[in-house]
Amino acid sequence: MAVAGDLAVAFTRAIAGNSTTLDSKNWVCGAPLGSLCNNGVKVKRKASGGGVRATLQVGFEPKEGLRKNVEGALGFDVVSESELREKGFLGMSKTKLVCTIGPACSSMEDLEKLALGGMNVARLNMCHNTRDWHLDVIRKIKKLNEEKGFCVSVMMDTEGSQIHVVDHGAPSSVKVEEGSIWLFTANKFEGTRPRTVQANYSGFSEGIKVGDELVIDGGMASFEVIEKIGNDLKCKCTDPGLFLPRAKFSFWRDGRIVERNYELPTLSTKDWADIDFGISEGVDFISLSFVNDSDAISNLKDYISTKSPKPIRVLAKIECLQALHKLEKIVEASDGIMIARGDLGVDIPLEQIPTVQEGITCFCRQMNKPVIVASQLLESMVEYPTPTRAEVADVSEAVRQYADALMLSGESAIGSYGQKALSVLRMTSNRMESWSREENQESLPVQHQLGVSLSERIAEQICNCAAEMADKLGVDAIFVYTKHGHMASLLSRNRPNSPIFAFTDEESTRMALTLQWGVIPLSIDLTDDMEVNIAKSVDLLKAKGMVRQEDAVLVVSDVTPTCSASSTAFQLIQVKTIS
Ligand SMILES: Nc1ncnc2c1ncn2[C@@H]1O[C@H](COP(=O)(O)OP(=O)(O)O)[C@@H](O)[C@H]1O
Ligand SMILES: C=C(OP(=O)(O)O)C(=O)O
Ligand SMILES: [K+]
Ligand SMILES: [Mg+2]
Repeated sequence: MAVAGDLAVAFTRAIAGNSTTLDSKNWVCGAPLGSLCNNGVKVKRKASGGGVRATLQVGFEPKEGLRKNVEGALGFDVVSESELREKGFLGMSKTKLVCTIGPACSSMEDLEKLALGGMNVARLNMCHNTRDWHLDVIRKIKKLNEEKGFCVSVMMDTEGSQIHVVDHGAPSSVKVEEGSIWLFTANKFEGTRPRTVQANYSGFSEGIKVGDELVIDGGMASFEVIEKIGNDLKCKCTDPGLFLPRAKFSFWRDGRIVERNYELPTLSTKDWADIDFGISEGVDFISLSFVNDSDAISNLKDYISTKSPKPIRVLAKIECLQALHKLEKIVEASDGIMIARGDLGVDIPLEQIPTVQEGITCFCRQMNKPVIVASQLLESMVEYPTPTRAEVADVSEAVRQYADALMLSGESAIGSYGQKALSVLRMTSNRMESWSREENQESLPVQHQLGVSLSERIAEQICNCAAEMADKLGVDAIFVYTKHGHMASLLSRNRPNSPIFAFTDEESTRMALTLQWGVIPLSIDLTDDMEVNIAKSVDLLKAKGMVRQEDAVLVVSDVTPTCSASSTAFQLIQVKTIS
């Protein structure tokens, strides 16, 4: 999303810092953000010594009386608010958490517990359950947001046309013995037949030859194709294991996957009906399963822009080989990415998942698109009340890679320990966030240039410099005033140390920002006068006891040009002391 002619303006503002070296009411013109940073300007605050970072622990005294007066004027979600009170600015969580909602967590009480536990996005997987069931969950989440002050967005995940599914007919897993002979068929039959599995698509064996390898669920069991009978495949088990219901499969030849182009649309008739349902219920995100090129994304975005009264962000799930081939175009076309490691691990060798994950995560950040790392993060917690050490390491690694969000699937949808799994995600990510912060103290990444037009490039540079400046000054928070969330995401992309408070008067922007690393979306009425906006938000936060006089915040805006749009050659930094 471009900043559409808005002249981006950056201000830095130290709120009544006694020993600040920055002058009050000092406007610096001529794009000096970088030079100011390079001169090592530091805001020295509080007498604890040990440098800026050491002085940033802020404790809050809740001011209940004042809070009540301003409630409603500032949409600050209850979870971020209490986190700020408890842990201070630097202790606020950065990595966002997505929970798949299923039968184990769909009651009002359980949803509320997940929201309190830090769920930022509730995911509804349309592969399962009825539309009415999903409707009930969406309404419960909206009710919780409205009545209890949460800010949980809703993501609808399409079923998609997945052909890699076979069924052995039994409700639970079936053992596959070494050397046993199995028949894979697309013919439909009732009940179960010994050692016979049904493929859900008649063309499943097209292009497959005798000698090819058939791998179940990325390695649950393997077979060699020994005979082709019409469309059916007779296979001999070469690697014994388990067959789960609705197992996925892939074919391999000479150590590589056999790539086939199935003539199946990314969006089926059922998916379109689900999308209409999602639009009418006002979901915030739609994630598309089995995307194989960017057209499906563009088509859906066009459809949404004509059919939906509000913007809905479209995410592409990367879960097949074709998506990896067209990654650049897909990322460019979409509003965000989910690395759906479950199905991806059926299409590529498992040992490639970690590097592919890191590559996609890094690329998404370059392209300024939020990225979710999904599937099996804490899989053992579907059954057990504690994660494996390896799972904790996997979560930590995704956080270290600076993914925007982590996702729970079965852990929350059907697991017995969903809330606990969420708290493991929260604690593990918080730990890695503070560790990375210390590790990266002086090194900010060089950002890949995104924008083409001058105004886009200015917005980008302002955000890069503002983030650098915020880190070097050791400010408590970054405030950004944003219509569509663009400047907020450009700031987030730099992964600054301080939380990014994104003030917006667009509800859809607020709900979309729930997925962006380090961004705390707040709703507030914005005016054309930035001074008014800043004063109002600071007053509201002060009244809530959320900012104090000594706190320093850096302010960035894409709302209103403070100087004329023609004078794009300079920006403003406002360094100001508020009494
Ligand atoms: N809305 C739902 N209703 C019933 N079960 C669900 C629902 N959503 C998810 N599940 C269950 O949780 C499991 C994990 O969810 P998810 O990872 O989204 O799906 P899948 O396993 O199909 O990829 C599913 O296999 C399914 O058993
Ligand atoms: C998240 C995934 O997709 P789904 O759960 O819809 O299969 C996945 O495959 O990892
Ligand atoms: K799905
Ligand atoms: Mg999948």
